[in-house]
Amino acid sequence: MLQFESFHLAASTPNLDDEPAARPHADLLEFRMDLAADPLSALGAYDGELPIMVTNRPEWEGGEHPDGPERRDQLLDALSEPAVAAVDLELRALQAPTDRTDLDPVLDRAQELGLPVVVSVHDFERVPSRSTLLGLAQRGCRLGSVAKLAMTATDPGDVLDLLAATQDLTTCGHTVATMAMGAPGAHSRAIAPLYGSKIGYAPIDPESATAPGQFDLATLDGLLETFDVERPADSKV
Ligand SMILES: O=C1C[C@@](O)(C(=O)O)C[C@@H](O)[C@@H]1O
Repeated sequence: MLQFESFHLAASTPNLDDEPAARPHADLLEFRMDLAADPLSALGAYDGELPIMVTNRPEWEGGEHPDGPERRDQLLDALSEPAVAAVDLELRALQAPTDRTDLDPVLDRAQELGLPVVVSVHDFERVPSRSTLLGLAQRGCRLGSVAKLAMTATDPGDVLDLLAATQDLTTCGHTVATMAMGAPGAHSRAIAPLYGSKIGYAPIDPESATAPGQFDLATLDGLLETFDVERPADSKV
């Protein structure tokens, strides 16, 4: 079972055939179902070794899936696949207003199955204040196992509040994943784990980035090693 006690590097991809290329560097795959042509067939045919976290990002949170019950039902079906070991759900899709498809049934099913739920929040314009970050992450942690804050830095200084919030939340016992999107925040992807962030994301091929400012997988893996970030494989030895 995936437990995010140490940092995990996710290879973010819409193509599960990428698994052999990801395996030397990644601890799991983030399968971006919203970017895949036939995600449920791909999951059914998967025979890779890395565990899969499923994400079916809606258009209103920077993804490509239109909102609606199909997005929820695809996630519910995905949870039945044996390789699926975690799911990412947007905070704004939980306890959602009536004009948005509510993903509470997916949260409930994941919890019945004992699967970790990453509750994510994205801001494509800014890094909000430290108190806002703390509030968002605390709500995420109340609902799921990991609160993810993917915020946008327009200046390297923006990263400071994100790192401070990461450290405060971790010290209080919360499990968080944090990263600053955009080129000015790219360094956060390598150093946020030093402040407690438990998940990072990288595309195998830099051409297929799933967010602005991502390093490719091999590069981020190398940086994490340089900074001696503890990874799940280290604890298996
Ligand atoms: O939410 C996240 C984080 C992310 O946006 C990033 O900035 O690395 C990449 C996405 O694929 C993932 O679902």
